[in-house]
Amino acid sequence: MKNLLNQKQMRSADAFTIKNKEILSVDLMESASRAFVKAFLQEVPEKATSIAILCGKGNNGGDGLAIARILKDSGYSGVSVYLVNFSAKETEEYTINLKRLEDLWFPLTAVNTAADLPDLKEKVIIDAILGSGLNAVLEGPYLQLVESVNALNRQVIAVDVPTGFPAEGPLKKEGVYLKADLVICFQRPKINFFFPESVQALKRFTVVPIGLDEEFIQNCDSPYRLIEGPDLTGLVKPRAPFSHKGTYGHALIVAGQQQTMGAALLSAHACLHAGAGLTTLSIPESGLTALNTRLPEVMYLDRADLIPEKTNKFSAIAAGPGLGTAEGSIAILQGLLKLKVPLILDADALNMMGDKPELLKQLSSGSVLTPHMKEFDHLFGDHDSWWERLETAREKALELGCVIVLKNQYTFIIDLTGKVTVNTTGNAGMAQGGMGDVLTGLIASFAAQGYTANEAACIACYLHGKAGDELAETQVSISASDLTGRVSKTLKGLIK
Ligand SMILES: NC(=O)C1=CN([C@@H]2O[C@H](COP(=O)(O)OP(=O)(O)OC[C@H]3O[C@@H](n4cnc5c(N)ncnc54)[C@H](OP(=O)(O)O)[C@@H]3O)[C@@H](O)[C@H]2O)[C@@H](O)CC1
Ligand SMILES: [K+]
Repeated sequence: MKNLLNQKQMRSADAFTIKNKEILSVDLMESASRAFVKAFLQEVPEKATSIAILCGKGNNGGDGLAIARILKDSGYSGVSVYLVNFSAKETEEYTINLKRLEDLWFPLTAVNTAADLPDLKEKVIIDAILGSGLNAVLEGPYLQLVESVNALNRQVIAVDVPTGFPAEGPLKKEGVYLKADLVICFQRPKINFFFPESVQALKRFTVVPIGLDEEFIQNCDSPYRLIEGPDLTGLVKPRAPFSHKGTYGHALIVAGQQQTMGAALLSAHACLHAGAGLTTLSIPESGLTALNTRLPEVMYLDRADLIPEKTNKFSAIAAGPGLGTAEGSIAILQGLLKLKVPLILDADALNMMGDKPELLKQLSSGSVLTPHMKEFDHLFGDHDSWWERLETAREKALELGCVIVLKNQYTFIIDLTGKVTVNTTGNAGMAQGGMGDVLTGLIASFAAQGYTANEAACIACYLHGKAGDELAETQVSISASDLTGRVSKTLKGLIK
């Protein structure tokens, strides 16, 4: 998994690379700027496009100056450079790159106050004003400049990070950032890119390698990492010769009410397709006809049989989808907690715990909670920012000894030690009811097959999104049933 670093660690990686690879800082800047231009070429292939590069006086601005030169060398004919001279000091790498441009007689426009910015006519704006060196919210001329650039509504491509956007830490509601269509980011994405508040600053990002020492980065002590397909290859086991249904575990899913039987069926269907040897569903008796008709492979357990003697054969137990929150459902949840086995809890099971927080204390270690934002705040209190929400999730995972799957466009899987794995698979086509029920079924399936709670959650989240991404190649929207129909094929692609 790729470690995600904070900016202090990123600066150490920069210093380590310069020292150990015997590369000059200005050459690292050149490498970063070349990597930027390579990605920029994909976005803006038309060489006659007019481009304005706004450069601050730090290394982000230094990148901007190097980018101007490299773009010109690459055949771009309409590049203009604006020197944003709001700070007194400039970095050495900036000075060197400025000199290189001056030597080429490159036309440069000085912007000494925000009012100096000419009426920009260029089609594309490259934002190299401030990067990861940001140390406070924008104010004064920087704020004025950013607001006037935002008002232009041009295509903006930011170098490393949009001006004013902090790479990590709580994002303040009142924060003003330069709004970028795309951020071409160096070596690793910033942690704040994964929070929903980032839409105020960027529509999307792409990461380019710039030659920083990967071994150093991977050895940094960071609580955040990214999960990628190759991480699962080797972890997901192939079906073994001479294996039988007993080899792949027995999952129990406790879900559904008369009006919400679909949630239970979707969950069990997903559990089946992700390879559990046996799947049993505990639903109200009124759902039996639906179960037998829709899912003949899935077995049934009466709600009255949710007792130790009848449940000790299950290798994983999930509860919540469509379960309701009425008295009867609370009794079911309390009964499950008394079994003293790890549980996978979603939806109404989480809502009931939010209503009765004392139940959280009864959770067995190794349980998995899969809240979306509202469910999370109902459980653990309101949060002003996603950064703070994730910090709470890390504390609670540690305190409760459970895995928390905090669901959003990018899902955060927090393990028992408080480490965060970010999943990036998935797409807007999957924004349909039933998706959460499917995810619960997938986690239950992998837990039943013997993966640890954290492994089960990571495999399930990645697979869920990846199957959706594959379907999105030919579909606009993806139903929960479509997704379930795909997971086994996607899973095959993850096995060595
Ligand atoms: N290893 C890597 O990742 C590599 C990174 N590289 C590049 O370096 C960039 C980081 O460069 P950087 O450290 O020089 O900082 P940068 O963002 O240019 O700004 C610093 C200036 O801004 C000022 N300033 C700060 N906040 C402010 C505010 N709120 N309002 C007003 N002013 C503010 C601050 O002034 P000060 O407060 O210190 O007086 C200082 O003058 C990074 O994003 C990437 O593009 C690559 O070249 C190669 C490898
Ligand atoms: K920038």
